Amino acid sequence: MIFVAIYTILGILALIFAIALYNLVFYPYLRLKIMKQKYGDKIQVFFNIGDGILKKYKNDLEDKGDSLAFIRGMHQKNLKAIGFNLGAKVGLSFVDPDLIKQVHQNHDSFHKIDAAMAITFLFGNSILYAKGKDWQRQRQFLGKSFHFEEIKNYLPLIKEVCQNTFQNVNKQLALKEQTEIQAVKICEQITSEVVFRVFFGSTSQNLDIKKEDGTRIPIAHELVETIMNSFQLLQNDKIALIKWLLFKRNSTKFLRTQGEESILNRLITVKQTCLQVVIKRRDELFKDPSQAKKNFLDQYLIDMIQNKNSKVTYDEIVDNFSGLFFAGTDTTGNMTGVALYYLSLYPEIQQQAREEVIKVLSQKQKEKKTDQLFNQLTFDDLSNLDLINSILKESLRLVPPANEVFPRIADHDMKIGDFQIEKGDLVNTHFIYNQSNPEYYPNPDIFDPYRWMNAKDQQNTFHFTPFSLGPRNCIGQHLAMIEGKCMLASILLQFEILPNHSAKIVKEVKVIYGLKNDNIIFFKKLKAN
Ligand code: HEM
Repeated sequence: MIFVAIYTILGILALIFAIALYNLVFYPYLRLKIMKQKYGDKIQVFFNIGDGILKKYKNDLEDKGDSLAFIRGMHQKNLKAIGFNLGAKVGLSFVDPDLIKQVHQNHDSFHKIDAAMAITFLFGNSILYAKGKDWQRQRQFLGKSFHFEEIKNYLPLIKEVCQNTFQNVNKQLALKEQTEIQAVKICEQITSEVVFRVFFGSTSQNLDIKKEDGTRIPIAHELVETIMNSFQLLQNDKIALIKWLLFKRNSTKFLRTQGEESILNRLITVKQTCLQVVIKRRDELFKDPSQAKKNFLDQYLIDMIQNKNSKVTYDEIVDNFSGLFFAGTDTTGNMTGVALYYLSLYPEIQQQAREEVIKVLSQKQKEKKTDQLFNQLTFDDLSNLDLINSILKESLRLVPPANEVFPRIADHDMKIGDFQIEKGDLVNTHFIYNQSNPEYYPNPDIFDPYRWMNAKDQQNTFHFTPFSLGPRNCIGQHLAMIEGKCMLASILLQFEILPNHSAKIVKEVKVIYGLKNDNIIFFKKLKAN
């Protein structure tokens, strides 16, 4: 009897082992091998048990200081796609511009993968994860607030946030000649406050939450921390990782580990705190809708109150706040932080950019002092900052914060070009491949903003896609560029940007792609003119 039990248990274990072996090793290995045989030099494949292509990222980060070094060095005449695995899933990441276009035109044939707990918990009802008619409705609604004409109204707010943030740097510079700056962090302080105020109409300092240890922190900080901690949990808590691999967004619904429990509680607190603000404002606007202002929250609530067919829900409002905060803060902060890093390395370009800002702004009032010019910056001035615009574009080309789109899962079998995709396969598109292709960008590793000014109409829009493309391209791209230009203009008018030669430059894919070490520059007060 006892032998029967032992053999049964061994049999079950062997079966589980065989299924795991098939799914994690044989299936992805064979699919990728067949792909290589079928598509030849049109594809490069990367197989690794478990981590899959992420292992390549890790190796390149350790060996070359850049998670994506292998993609920068991969260019071959016929290459159209990268085949890879991620655990048991097999995927195709397209690099050919025409195939990239096809994927984005067929956006409704895919759904986005469930990422770490915080992502799906916080953004599940937002535009980022919406599909089909729900996405169309949300895009149309948010599209009104992101329209160029609407965004113009946020310029005074962006300028004010820039000035307040750099006031602290000026205080430090009153005591010493130069000060070390965390380039990305200082820009993120600005971009996070801007998204917060654009959405809620009030400063993030007014909205804080109580942590487990009794301290209070601004909700914006807690949002960023929980997202980071949620990714770290998957690296450090093996049980949470296995549950997530098997059950994705349902994995936290049962047998929670301590780490999962703690992050989940924090996420619930963040959402509840936002919801309380939304409900309070709804009550105010319900009494007097004429009080509505031009921020996103009021636009949502007015639709709920005045449009009897409104489909807006409270979950949608709260999740879109977190979604826009996530999509708009680190990305724009990194773009501008990277631009500051390159400006520190190229003092001549820095000086030309400064002269451009001074020229454009002093056309109106010649006698103003340089450090006061920023107050006069208008929306029309921004479109005359040609070199500043090119500096931001060149930074996005070299270090695109979104180096690829969020991976999608195919909803049905389909063909993209010659490539057969099966239902359930992963699909995404890699931007950095084309943006570092010497065929389109001679000397691709060199920071050369003038390439954008000299070759106005030569750029194929599918070779430069930091904001993605097609119907699901970045809805916040104009806001991002306005913020970037304002930050650079403000900095160039006040400070000299110097390189920190002792800082190690490492480019890492974390939640986004960017500079790992941030203490990369110094600011020195510009001599008053
Ligand atoms: C330099 C800054 C930025 C970059 C590089 C960037 C890049 C991108 C990319 C590549 C996508 C497509 C993602 C995908 O399909 O998987 C995207 C989508 C999106 N971005 Fe941005 N973004 C930036 C700034 C912003 C800002 C400031 C906001 C808003 C405050 C924003 C809001 C969004 C939203 C809501 C989507 C989803 C659109 C949809 O699915 O219809 N982004 N962004």
